[in-house]
Amino acid sequence: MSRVGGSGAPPAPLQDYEVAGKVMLLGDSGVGKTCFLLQFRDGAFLSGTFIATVGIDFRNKVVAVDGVKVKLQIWDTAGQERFRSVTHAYYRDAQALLLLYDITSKMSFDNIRAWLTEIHEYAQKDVVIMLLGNKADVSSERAVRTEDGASLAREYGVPFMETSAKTGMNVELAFLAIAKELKQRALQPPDEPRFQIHDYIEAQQKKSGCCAFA
Ligand SMILES: Nc1nc2c(ncn2[C@@H]2O[C@H](COP(=O)(O)OP(=O)(O)OP(=O)(O)O)[C@@H](O)[C@H]2O)c(=O)[nH]1
Repeated sequence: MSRVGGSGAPPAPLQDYEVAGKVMLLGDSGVGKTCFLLQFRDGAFLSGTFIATVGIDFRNKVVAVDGVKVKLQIWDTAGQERFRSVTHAYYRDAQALLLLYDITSKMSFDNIRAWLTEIHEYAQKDVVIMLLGNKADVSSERAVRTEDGASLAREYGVPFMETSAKTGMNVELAFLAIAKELKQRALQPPDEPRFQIHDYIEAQQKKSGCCAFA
């Protein structure tokens, strides 16, 4: 995460943001990472043929958080095992990790513990992690109970939400919560109360009439 400019620094006309941070999307192949990113960036869902990501790719999006522009550089990683060594190299620079499983795939949920072990091995100690149960729109094929997602998240002390890259459910909220956390880390004076990502997600979900599991 970086703060752009600073007191006395000349304005940077090409950088239309004040805070920047790297966010990585992680999780098994097919859980919906690419769709999640495209839903956030373009508000679109590409249904149909599944084309697995090869290696790693990134997109930028600037979001306004309480009047501050935060640039999220979002890295979409390949979930397939054979690309893992490529993605490990990118963990160290990431300030935030969105870890996805597919609520219709028990295996993708069971693999979350292995993902968290990998994260603890390769990522920065203070990285922000969020657990997301994606494809919540396919409730007829649900294989992972919401309570089980929430309970795993509690065990690891990370915030949790169910999402849908198809309908857009909680997609923006996930990135906005990350942007708020990055903004507070970069700009907030130490004597002010800290932004609490768990509380924020819980409050937003209550507001929208949805489930709060943070
Ligand atoms: N119903 C539904 N389908 C989804 C959702 N998100 C993704 N999909 C579908 O799931 C399949 C895989 O989505 P991707 O976004 O390519 O998965 P990925 O995690 O990026 O996969 P890798 O690139 O191999 O790591 C595609 O057929 C998508 O259309 C969702 O929220 N709901």
